[in-house]
Amino acid sequence: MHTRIAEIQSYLRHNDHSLAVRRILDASLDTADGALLQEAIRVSQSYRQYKQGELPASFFESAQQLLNKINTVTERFAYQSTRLVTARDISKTYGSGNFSLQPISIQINTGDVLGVVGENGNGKTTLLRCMAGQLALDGGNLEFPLLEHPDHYDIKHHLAFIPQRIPRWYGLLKDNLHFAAAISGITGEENRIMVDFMLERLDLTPYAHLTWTQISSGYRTRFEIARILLQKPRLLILDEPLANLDINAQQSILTDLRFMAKSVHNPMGILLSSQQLHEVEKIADTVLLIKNGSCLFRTGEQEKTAAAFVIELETTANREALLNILNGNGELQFNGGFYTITSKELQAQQILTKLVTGNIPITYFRDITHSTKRFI
Ligand SMILES: Nc1ncnc2c1ncn2[C@@H]1O[C@H](COP(=O)(O)OP(=O)(O)OP(=O)(O)O)[C@@H](O)[C@H]1O
Repeated sequence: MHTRIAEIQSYLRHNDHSLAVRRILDASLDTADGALLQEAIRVSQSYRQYKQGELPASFFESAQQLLNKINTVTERFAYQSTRLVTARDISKTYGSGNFSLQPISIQINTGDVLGVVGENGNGKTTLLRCMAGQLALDGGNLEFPLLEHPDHYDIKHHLAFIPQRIPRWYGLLKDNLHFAAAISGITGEENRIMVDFMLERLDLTPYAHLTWTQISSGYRTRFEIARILLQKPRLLILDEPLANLDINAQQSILTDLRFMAKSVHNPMGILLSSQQLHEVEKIADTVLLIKNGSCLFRTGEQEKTAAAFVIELETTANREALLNILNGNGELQFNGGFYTITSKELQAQQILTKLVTGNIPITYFRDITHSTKRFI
């Protein structure tokens, strides 16, 4: 059994049904077999139908049958990561002179997810718009090694930018997807199947016959992702895609984006900005922290590895109790919400053990030693 299929079977066994169905859709798309894709769409539709109640045995049978079929063509799952874009020391100062993006270098390959995090007004959108070719650079350059003649048209054709505010569309959601697919050359039966696939994949089927004004901003973001994916971009840039989503949707969209980046059907690079450090760090291959227009920290950077172990802690215990536990082996800071413990001697696991054995109630504990959170 191919590892990807075994993984989906494990999701099904452990009742991670939503994730299993999403991954079944992805796997069937990667087989490039229209019949398998339609079967996957039916499995997803039947899952949605029973979402509120108990899933019947027939759902698991059809899912398993489909997985067996997909498993016979798993050689189609192979793909090679290629270099997509290299930005060398790109910089930008706005005409008003009130903000400068300092020279930043970035490389994105197919399959990569690169997250840009930072507080409001620090230059995330400016960096993304420079990468998207929407702002003229003041310094540095962009290279697109995959494109033979990287002129403006070619770059625009292979690159998609989803802004923070989704532009309004007219008519029904579904019709707009049919149209987007058609202008990308997907016609006839394939157009119908691909739109049904996107509706299921992004959980949009119940909203298919609604208009812009009838759906929430979170579902508008999902629509925009579906519309853009039908165009098969090589590089997908999303500015604050999590801004309009609830906490569950944030995590599932991020997980989906990570899977989609590595899809065989359309492997792509993804660059996204967000203020949700933890969520982005969970799924991104690399995270850049932007502060005052400069890249302050990039995950994985050796030279900026923490000189001490750092953890965040939320507890009802008081400062004295915590200092007692640390016994001089760490510093304690309180920001009004949670404590930060910095220790040269104790690793996160050791601090946790001491807290537990000391009967300290813990409502939140996070090791941020290698996180961008250390710098905020
Ligand atoms: N077109 C523009 N002309 C002049 N200044 C601008 C322009 N666009 C943005 N700025 C300024 O550049 C700075 C960085 O803005 P940017 O939108 O890149 O930050 P951000 O990190 O994306 O913020 P947010 O999280 O609030 O979207 C801000 O001070 C902003 O006011």
